[in-house]
Amino acid sequence: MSKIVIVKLGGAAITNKKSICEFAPESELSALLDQVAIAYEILKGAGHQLILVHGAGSFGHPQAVKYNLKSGWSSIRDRTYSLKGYAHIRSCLQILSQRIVSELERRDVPALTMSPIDYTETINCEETPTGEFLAMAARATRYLSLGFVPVLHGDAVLDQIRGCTILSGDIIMYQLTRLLPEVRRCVFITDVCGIYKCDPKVNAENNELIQHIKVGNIVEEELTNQQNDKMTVADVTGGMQGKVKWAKRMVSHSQHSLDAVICRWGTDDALDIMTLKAKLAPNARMTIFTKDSNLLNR
Ligand SMILES: Nc1ncnc2c1ncn2[C@@H]1O[C@H](COP(=O)(O)OP(=O)(O)OP(=O)(O)O)[C@@H](O)[C@H]1O
Ligand SMILES: C=C(C)CCOP(=O)(O)O
Repeated sequence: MSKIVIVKLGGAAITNKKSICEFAPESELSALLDQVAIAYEILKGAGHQLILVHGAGSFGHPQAVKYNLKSGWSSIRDRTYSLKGYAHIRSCLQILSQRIVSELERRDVPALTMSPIDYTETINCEETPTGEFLAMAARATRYLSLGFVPVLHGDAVLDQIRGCTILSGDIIMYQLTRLLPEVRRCVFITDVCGIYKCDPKVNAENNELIQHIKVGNIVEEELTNQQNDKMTVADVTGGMQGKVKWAKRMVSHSQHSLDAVICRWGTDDALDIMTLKAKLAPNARMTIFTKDSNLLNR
């Protein structure tokens, strides 16, 4: 049976989140996209399909903070600043998205951009009912049926309550899992191997990678306290804490056997996980979310 894998290319992997509108170093971006191209070929060869979502990184988060775009403009009398900011962030996001799809196209991946702003108008950001994402899911399905790889991204979208808001790629992944039953794995590629007891960039010692999160345990709350004090870069969508929340939701709400994995760009483990490899290396380094105690096939 054909399965769909959704891979999110995190903003921390494709951009320099400490800067503004700066891509990750050429060699790193290249290594990541080479791997995505290989994953696409392997999945296609096995009769499976790939959807890509990318984060905004330094092409979205600092701009959203500067122009206060997550809470929108509904309560603001003079919208001039918000409109300027909204137009600016959309233009930055298009630069990022264009670079990603053109790099993929150069690697023979038939990638087609789908900007969420064109398919949905949210209703109070993350509270938006799943039905509002039907047009987006239908278009992604159509592209898949023709053999394309849809490339969505975290976006600045219009919102019926706030005027506009910021919709994370993590939420887009979640909504696609609700609407496309063939999705069996969601992979978050970022710049760390997974979830640690605390941010590995802040505390490298006495830190531990959490290899398995059985959905329903309390790791999310433990992480919340640790991260909020120490956010080192602009992130309006909750950073790693947000990712944990949406990964847990997609796994626990799924009617099928869906798992979610957070792993680091460029590693062999990332390629194995993106390609649904049946047996992972015993020393694989990643965080896996599953509904039961079974830690994939290790
Ligand atoms: N407990 C933690 N474990 C692992 N990483 C953490 C933790 N707390 C904070 N982080 C930070 O989270 C970052 C990854 O989250 P981030 O939201 O930036 O991911 P992303 O998906 O790549 O980015 P974006 O949201 O822009 O798409 C890492 O760079 C790491 O420094
Ligand atoms: C900041 C913007 C515009 C989108 C955020 O998406 P994310 O980086 O996937 O969380």
